[in-house]
Amino acid sequence: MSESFPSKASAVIIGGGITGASVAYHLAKLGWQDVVLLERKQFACGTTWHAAGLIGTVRANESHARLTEYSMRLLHELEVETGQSTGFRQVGSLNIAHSAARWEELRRVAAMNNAFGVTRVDTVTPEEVKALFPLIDTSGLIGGTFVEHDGKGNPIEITNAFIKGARQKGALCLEGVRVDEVLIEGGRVTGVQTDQGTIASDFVVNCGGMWARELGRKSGVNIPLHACEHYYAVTEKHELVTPDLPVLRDHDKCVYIKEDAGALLVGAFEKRAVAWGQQGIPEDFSFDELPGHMEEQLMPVLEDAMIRVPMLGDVGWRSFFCGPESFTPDDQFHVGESPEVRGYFVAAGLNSVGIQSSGGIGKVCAEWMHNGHSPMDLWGNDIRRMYPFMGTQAFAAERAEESLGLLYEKHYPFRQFETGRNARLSPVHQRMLDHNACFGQVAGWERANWFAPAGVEPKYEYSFGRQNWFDYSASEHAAARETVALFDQSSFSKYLVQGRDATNVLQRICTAQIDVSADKIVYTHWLNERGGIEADLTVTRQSENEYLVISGAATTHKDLNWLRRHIGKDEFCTVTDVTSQYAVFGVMGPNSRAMLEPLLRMDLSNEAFPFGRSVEGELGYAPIRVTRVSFVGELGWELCVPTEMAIPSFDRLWEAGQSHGLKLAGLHALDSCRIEKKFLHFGHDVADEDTPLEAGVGFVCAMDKRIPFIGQDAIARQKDSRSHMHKRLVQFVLKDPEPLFYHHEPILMGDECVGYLTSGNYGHTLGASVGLGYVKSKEEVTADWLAAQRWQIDVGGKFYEASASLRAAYDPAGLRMR
Ligand SMILES: NCCCC(=O)O
Repeated sequence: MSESFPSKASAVIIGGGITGASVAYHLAKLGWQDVVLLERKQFACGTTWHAAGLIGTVRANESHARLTEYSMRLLHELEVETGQSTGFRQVGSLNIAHSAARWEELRRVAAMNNAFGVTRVDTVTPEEVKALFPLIDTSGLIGGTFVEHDGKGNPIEITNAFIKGARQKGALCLEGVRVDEVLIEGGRVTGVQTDQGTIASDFVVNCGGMWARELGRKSGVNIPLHACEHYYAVTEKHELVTPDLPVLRDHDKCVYIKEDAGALLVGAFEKRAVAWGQQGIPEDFSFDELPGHMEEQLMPVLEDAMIRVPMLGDVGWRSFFCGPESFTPDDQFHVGESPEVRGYFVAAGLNSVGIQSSGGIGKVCAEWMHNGHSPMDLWGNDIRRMYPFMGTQAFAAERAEESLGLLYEKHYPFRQFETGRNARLSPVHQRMLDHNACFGQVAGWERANWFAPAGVEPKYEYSFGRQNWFDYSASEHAAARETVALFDQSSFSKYLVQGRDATNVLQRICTAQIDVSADKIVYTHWLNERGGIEADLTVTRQSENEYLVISGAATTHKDLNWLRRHIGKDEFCTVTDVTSQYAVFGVMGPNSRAMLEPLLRMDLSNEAFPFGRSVEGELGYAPIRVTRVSFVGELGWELCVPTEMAIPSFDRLWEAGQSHGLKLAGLHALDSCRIEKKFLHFGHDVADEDTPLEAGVGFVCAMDKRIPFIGQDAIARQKDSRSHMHKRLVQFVLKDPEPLFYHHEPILMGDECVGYLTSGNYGHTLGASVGLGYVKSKEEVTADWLAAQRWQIDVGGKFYEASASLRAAYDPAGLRMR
């Protein structure tokens, strides 16, 4: 492509930081002609230029581990390919622990990453820490972890290498071009308007870094992120500082230390950061520093660092730096096509790990554009996981201040955000408060996770062991199993699908047969063409041309997007998000029938009201929908109640339940019950790289429908080849009642690691930790084969015996629900 200003492009990438440069490079590498990268000032001038350049491969999930490992490998390849140095040095990285909780976390993270099989994490003694990082004072240290192949690179040089590589492959990378507007017609990108002219294009990638949210907003695209002040200081050069010093992270003291041109660079992730750019990011910001709040934010971290690395107290300081970096509401970067505008992709919000993520995010964004889908399970980063309220200035800024600190905080199980709370409240929130609920947050919804007894403060006390609410939640679980429990499930996403062609549309999208009589709920999956699971939900036929679809709280925009994009141009079918129109109460347990029958004035016997039946009913004055279904594996009904009638309906239920042993139960109890039943959790146990056959729910696939479902060919092929028999979702139950599963614990068959848990919780009825995880094997994974092996689960480096089963350990035949 010539260097004159282009009139059209296959894709326009907005933002010439390291992320944009990587996207351009990867698109060009995929053979895209006429890729255009536009940078408003100079490449790398926003955030990239002042990044510390740490390259660490230890990650919280396998996809991220694979991507970071790719990024690192690419740094070597880029140098060879472009002749441009990346400054990459493989010096290793060291994390240290001086508290029992951090030590437990480091060991769990090491075990998890070793199970991913991407990087090797070794635990080391304080003496080994000293040998690796001689400048450290090891007093009070319990131990650490060391990753030999981690390192550091030069952010500007890496950006230049991407640009050079992209140009060599034909991309046009321009500096000094400002994008004023993304052009949209009929819900699709058609190009960009710049200060130098218009470029027509079907694809735009917003890699605008800290500008991305404001740029997105101009096109109605929601990209929640906000800039925060990030600090580091650099010492004078010192003879004891050698270039091969590993990167040191002391998370409890909020600090990282790396060698930087013969000096030490000391960076801070203080617990509560300061948001910056609240009035908007200045347009002319370029290679600028911020005045910051050095005394309050940086100095306390430096003082602690001087205790751990005493030479920092003696050496001179060359600079104290503050610069802006963008943080997202959940500390996860954003990637993927926006749900609002077709062809509008996002790759932004790198949460201070942009250099180590750059290769990976560029690759997945480019492949997503090229193939029309993500190349791996990236639901945790998919821009569709965001909600409009998260993009408000107030929320984005408040949450970013917490996100920065959370990077180095202990990642305790069940940890809840402290900021951005009370964004979305259940219609019966006040009743939950009155009953002493302790809330957690999903998709902004405040949800009762557990209930404290009267006189006990409903507040988490975090640890990696049994937390303060363990026994309370156990008794809620027991109520669901033995008497009756009420769960507020109002946060679940609900969509009304209506119209003459609604049945045909849903038949095509749903694996299950949904052309059923208008009194039935159907459990189904939505699959992609590859047979991977895009959604796990229920569909209730309400009338000939009307269906109520219910899925989890976190997936509203993903599901809506999937539904709407699969309605043909000529099909008459509308989709409405009715989440806020209904409260949902799950009344679950053996006493539910006796409790509800008089209240609903309905015959709820098995004959009159079998499992899967769903009809209209009445609860007091409220017209409601009554559905026999259960996510806890017990006799039970879900009641869908108009929002404005939720409180009186709840009060009637509560009163009626008193003589039946009714207890309010929270989401932690729900999860404990569902995992005992081996029910799936979308995003953890199943996602777009897993098929229903592998997950053990092949029954959701109706292969003989008049209208085949999306992914049916892939499922038919998998059935024929029996390849799913080599990857199966297995339930593990520990024999020792003490250790606790959370997620990602390695699965050992004999001495060999064959997978890891996708979800885990304590099964209070089974009396032990229960986990689900995929076992991949050369042999067919059958019940007999499982029974013939020795299974252990690695919990923080200790191995515990477990039973393994394809069927649920609790009520395998499902008799209690039916
Ligand atoms: N930008 C600093 C990276 C922090 C870390 O990797 O720990």
